[in-house]
Amino acid sequence: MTDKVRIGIIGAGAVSDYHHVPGINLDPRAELVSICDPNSELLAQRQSDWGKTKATTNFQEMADDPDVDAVIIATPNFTHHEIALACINGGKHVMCEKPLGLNYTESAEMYRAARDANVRHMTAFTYRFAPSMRYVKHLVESGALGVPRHFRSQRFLDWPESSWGWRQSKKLAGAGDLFDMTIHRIDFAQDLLGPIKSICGAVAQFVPRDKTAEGQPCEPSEVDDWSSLIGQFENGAVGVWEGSTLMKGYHNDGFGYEWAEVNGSEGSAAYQLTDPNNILIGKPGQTMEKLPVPEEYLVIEGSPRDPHAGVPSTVFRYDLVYEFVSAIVEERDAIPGFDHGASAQLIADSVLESFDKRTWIDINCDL
Ligand SMILES: NC(=O)C1=CN([C@@H]2O[C@H](COP(=O)(O)OP(=O)(O)OC[C@H]3O[C@@H](n4cnc5c(N)ncnc54)[C@H](OP(=O)(O)O)[C@@H]3O)[C@@H](O)[C@H]2O)C=CC1
Ligand SMILES: O=C1CO[C@H](CO)[C@@H](O)[C@@H]1O
Repeated sequence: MTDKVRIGIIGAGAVSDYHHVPGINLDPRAELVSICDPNSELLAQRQSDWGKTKATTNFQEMADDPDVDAVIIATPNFTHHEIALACINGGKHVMCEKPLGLNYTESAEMYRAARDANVRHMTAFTYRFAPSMRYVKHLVESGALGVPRHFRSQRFLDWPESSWGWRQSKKLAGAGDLFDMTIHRIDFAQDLLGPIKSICGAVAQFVPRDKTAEGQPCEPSEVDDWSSLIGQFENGAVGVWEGSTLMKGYHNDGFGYEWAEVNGSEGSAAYQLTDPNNILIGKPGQTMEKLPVPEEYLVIEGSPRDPHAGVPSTVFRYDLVYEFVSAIVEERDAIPGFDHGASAQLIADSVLESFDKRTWIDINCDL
């Protein structure tokens, strides 16, 4: 490795532009050196937007490239497994978007391959990096909320009813809202309260989504528009999760409405995506009070990001790259790793199994 971590991006679409490239640009230890996408026109556009780099339409070329130290996989879900294994085989450190695979079997294989090859691995569970989420975690761990009893997550967006592209194909996406949105919330719930031991889930499809945004007919959706679960954590707490992108009136500049809370024996704490630099705290017998998140929780340790610059609901996402690069430079595990991605995936898979069988499912994560 040279003095900079040389990063390649595979999948030059929306999330690379929104999260990962700004994250790389902010980190003086990192450099974007190569990009990969099947669409040559997009590659040319990105080279003009992101700066001159190598470019390829074949991920294997990047996996084999000795001038790339680490890759970020930001492609449609069905490609994550194959691309990650190729990059791990090529000795690259890998950050991969969520859901890690199309199912737990794929995700567990990705984790074991990365672990055995001794490369750094990270799942891009973005919302762990929100300042108020990080502060809720501190409050739980410090005992300030007492014994945690209850977790609740609600993620509502008001997005169009038109086609969701690859996201509405079972083969390409695995599932709908469940794998796209709720899986993040399964992850941060486990980060806050520890492993989930049993769940009962349900999903629903509200609309056919058989027209593109431009009004052209297309294949109808095969996936859920709403996903939900209730669960029991190993520590005795219980949880309830619900999400959908078709909740009218929850547009809020595209950020929707996100609320997650932990209720303990001594207090409650709530995170909101639309106000991530503040937190709601409740003490027994009192009304929830809004307080600023303390300065030291606004960015992850060492991050050069100015915590007061930019749109708060957006900019914390840049800290993902900082964590990935820190793990590489410091030769330690990145958090969240592929193990966290696989564990969340097992629970998401179990939601579908639970709904199919109309039963509770016990979780046995055998990584
Ligand atoms: N962590 C987070 O908060 C977020 C995570 N995501 C996740 O990121 C991933 C990508 O989502 P998003 O950016 O919205 O999707 P996009 O469709 O906008 O971008 C994906 C890009 O990957 C390209 N691609 C497809 N197959 C390959 C391949 N084999 N090799 C290289 N590139 C390929 C696509 O090309 P083409 O269109 O030609 O197929 C497209 O340009 C998903 O897994 C999604 O769940 C997304 C948003 C936020
Ligand atoms: O959190 C997220 C924001 O929206 C994206 C598009 O649906 C998701 O894929 C992503 O996980």
